[in-house]
This record gives sequence, structure tokens and C-alpha cells, in this order.
Amino acid sequence: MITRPAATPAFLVLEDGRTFRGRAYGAVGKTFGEAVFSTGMTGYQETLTDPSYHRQVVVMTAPHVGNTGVNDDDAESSRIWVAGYVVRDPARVSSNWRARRSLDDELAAQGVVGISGIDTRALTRHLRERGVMRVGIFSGSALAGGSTESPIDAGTLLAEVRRAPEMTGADLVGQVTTTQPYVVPAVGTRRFTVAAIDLGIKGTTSHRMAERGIEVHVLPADATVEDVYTVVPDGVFLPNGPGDPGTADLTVIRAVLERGTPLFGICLGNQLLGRALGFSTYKLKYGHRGINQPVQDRSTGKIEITAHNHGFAVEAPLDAVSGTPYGRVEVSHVCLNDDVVEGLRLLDRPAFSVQYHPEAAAGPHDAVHLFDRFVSLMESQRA
Ligand SMILES: NC(=O)CC[C@H](N)C(=O)O
Repeated sequence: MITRPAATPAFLVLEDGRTFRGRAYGAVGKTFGEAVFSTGMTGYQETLTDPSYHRQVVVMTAPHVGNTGVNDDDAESSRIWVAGYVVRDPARVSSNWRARRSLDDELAAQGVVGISGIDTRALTRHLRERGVMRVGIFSGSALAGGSTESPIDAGTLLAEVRRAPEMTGADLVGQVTTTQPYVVPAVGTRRFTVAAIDLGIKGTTSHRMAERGIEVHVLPADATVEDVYTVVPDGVFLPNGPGDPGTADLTVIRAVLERGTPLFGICLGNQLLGRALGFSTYKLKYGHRGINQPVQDRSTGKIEITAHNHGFAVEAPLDAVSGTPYGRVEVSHVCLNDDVVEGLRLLDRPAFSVQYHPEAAAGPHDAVHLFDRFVSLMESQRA
């Protein structure tokens, strides 16, 4: 049990100068990142350990966070990746049979600086109006010299926030990827072999493939075309990941498209497929994060409620088939809230992608069938 003085004051300072005063939550100190909000009401352990959140300070719109503590089963990677965590009203007691630690203790143990007791509704509305921006959280000695009522010098803190790196142009995949290849064995009989390029893959994603008879070879992000084909893959998988998709090297993806190997991408993988095809990507004003986003699959007309975590999106014509160096491409999925491109499908090659998280960790399982679509695509290419 980690103890800290009760009600250590903390300040959240946005890059535009707006400041919130609250209490330290998790580690005491200071941190910087991009302030983003998530509307997920459950699944905070999965959110915190999703490598796509690297360098982001996550504001939870759900007011009460930490109720089920932290367990030994639900982490999506080996550590917490968020740069900071902002909650309204943290649970004082963890109440779940799987809980091993409190969320507060886990954040502190992993050195993740957070803040609680602030008006997260006001903060979220501010970010919705102004757009995501850089933020700093300061507590303990980061405020030394000040009174407990106000920061030492708001100008000094603000200047620090404004010196923090921006998300636009951030090349972060190299900081989250595995350094060594590893294999996630198929559950039961192996039917397919897939090379997954680790841009920030979540544990559940590999598991969703493994339970469909796929042996998943997870390769470091800097894997070469040769590394990928040494695996002799039936398909190539591009997962989610942090940072700006505009910074990625697309050589491997283009080689995979060229050879016609079945390809499935999610989230950052969708953005990289889009870029490899010649589309551009752009930054959304405040992004999509949460587990309640309605997306229409235009091939079936069905609407799925899906898990999202993206701050960038692909720019592609919604209602026209586009010609690309790899044949015709259509926008297969669209977000019903704001018409953002949520999926791409090639009509002349076996490749498709979605901007959201069909692995659903956390989130509704409406889109998990997309892994079956990947299996069908690999099957059809074999025949
Ligand atoms: N979850 C992801 O893969 C996110 C992709 C990208 N980093 C974005 O913010 O849009």
C-alpha cells in the first residue's frame, strides 16, 4: 500500500491558460501530454494500458472511476501508457472479486501522475469547443514554493506546458513496439499464420486472432519486408498505435499490397493503409474516444456500436470509388456522429481496415466479426 498525504493539491493547466485545481491522484509530480477525453464508462484498466494512449492525458467523462480496482487479467500490455489521468470522483474502495490493487495505488506504483476532484464536465466541454491541446498536471514538489491555494506561478507552469511536444508530427511507435519478435500460438489447431507488425498492439487483439486458429507472429515495428515474408504469412495485420500516422514509413505496407497478401488493419493500421494508398490523414478537432460510437458498415447497412480511440482520420471521398496504385478503394465504414471515415476496402486486392477497435477491450463486441472477415479473406486467397 502506497501512502501519501491526504488531499495533496494538484493543478491542471491547459495550453490556452485555463486552469483547474484538484487533488493529486496516483503519482505526485508533474506530467505533460495531449489532453483528450474518453466517454467510456467501463474498462479503464484496458484504456490505461492501451499503447495508443502514449503521451496523452486522458480525461474520463464518467464521474466515478476506480470502482473495480485493478486486476491481474485485464491489462492490454505490460504497463500503463497514458501520460496522465484525470478523474472527477475516484472510488475510495475497490469492489470486485478480481481486484488486486486500487487504481490510485497502481497509478502511483507506475509513476503515472493524475488529478482528481476537478469538474471533468467543464474540462470536456472546453476541449470539445476549443479542440484537444497540450496540458500539464502539477502536484507536490512541482508546486514547491507556492501556497496550497494557488500554483507558484501560473505563468511558469503555462510556459512549461507550452514547451511540451505536440501530437502533430509525433513519431511514437518506436517507443511502444516490442524489440523482439514473439509468437502468440493458435488456440487449438493452427489454420493460418499472420505477421502482425507491432505498432502498439493490444493483448486482446492477438487473442481474437489466436482463438480463430491464427498463429500470430508479432514483429517489431521496424520489421523489413524480408522479416515479414520469412514468417510465410497467410495474412498481415496492422494494429493500433500512438502518434501521428503521417510519420510512418510505408514501405512494408506497399510491398504487402503489391504482392497481394491479405491485409487487415485497425486504427493506426487503417490510417497507414490509407496513406499507403495515397490518401492523406488529418487531425480531428477532439477525436473519438470511448466505447459508444455508432459506425455504419456500408456493405451491409448495419450499424455497430464500437470502441474508438483516435485523434487522426483518413481523408477519402465518402461516396465515390477511388482509383489508387493498388486498384479501386471504397470507404466501407462511416461514423454516424460526424461522417468521419471509419474503414477502407480495396476492391481489387485482399485488403481492408477499420478505424476503430473490433477487439473490443474495452467495449461492445458488435465489430468482433471483422476478425472472421479477415479469416474469410485469407481462406479465399488460399483456394
Ligand atoms: N488507437 C490508434 O491506433 C490511434 C491512432 C492514432 N495514433 C490516432 O490518434 O488517431
